[in-house]
Amino acid sequence: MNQTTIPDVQSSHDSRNIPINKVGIKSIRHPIKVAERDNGVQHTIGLFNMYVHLPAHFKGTHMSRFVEILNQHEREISVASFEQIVREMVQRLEAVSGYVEMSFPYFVNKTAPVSGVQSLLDYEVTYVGELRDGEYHFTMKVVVPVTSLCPCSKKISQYGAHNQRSHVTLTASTHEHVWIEELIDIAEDQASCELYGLLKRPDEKFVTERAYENPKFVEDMVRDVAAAMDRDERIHAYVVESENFESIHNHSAYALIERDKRQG
Ligand SMILES: Nc1nc2c(ncn2[C@@H]2O[C@H](COP(=O)(O)OP(=O)(O)OP(=O)(O)O)[C@@H](O)[C@H]2O)c(=O)[nH]1
Repeated sequence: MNQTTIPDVQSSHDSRNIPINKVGIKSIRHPIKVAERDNGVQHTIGLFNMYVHLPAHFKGTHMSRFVEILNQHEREISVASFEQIVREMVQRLEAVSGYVEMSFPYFVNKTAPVSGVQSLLDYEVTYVGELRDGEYHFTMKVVVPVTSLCPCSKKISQYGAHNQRSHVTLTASTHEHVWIEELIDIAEDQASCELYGLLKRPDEKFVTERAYENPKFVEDMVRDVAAAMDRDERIHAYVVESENFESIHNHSAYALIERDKRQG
């Protein structure tokens, strides 16, 4: 059977009269390059979800075209080419709207606070690009692991204070470029203490004391991060979450603040 005689079932008519909000491919890995704030470029692996809207009369979408689009970009994926991918996908799939999600581990070289030793720390980053009614919307999400130390525990205890690792998740809708590192800085600046891949003993003393001097409830964390997001005019909407993996419980403390500045 040659290409012209193979039936194209996907393009046939569907009589159920039900449009599909999102259809496409999920969890496909592809090598990518991400631009770093200091002019470097990082090679990493993106996990993609790519969807388009499918009108009621079509039976199926053209799944192979999603993969073709990824492969045509030769790994050059940046915030700018990400938008291009979303636009290209909508056009090639002849759709009215489209959604691309790309998650990847991103590494930042950190310097320990006293010894100055350097080490990489990984962050989970997600880009979401959506094209709706011809308008492009971009959202970036970064999960920033930090230390949180409980102010109540510090106040009431004769010794020590319970502290734990927390995940601060920042989701920012932006209309101007914001570096991944800038969102990471916002979360780390507000935490009891930031994390490092490698610490020597003088650093360990420093981070222990820094967290003790800077206690935060889960509520303090999301409020302080939200206030910093409010001050950044490039961000027009955001969600801030914090999950503290409590060391005195087998459950987490959690808080979320959501704000769309365009709605006051
Ligand atoms: N729509 C749809 N396609 C599927 C499904 N399962 C597998 N396929 C895909 O069907 C694809 C082939 O169909 P198309 O992408 O339409 O391929 P084509 O018709 O040769 O390519 P075009 O001419 O670009 O449309 C393969 O990539 C399969 O992955 C499904 O549940 N729905």
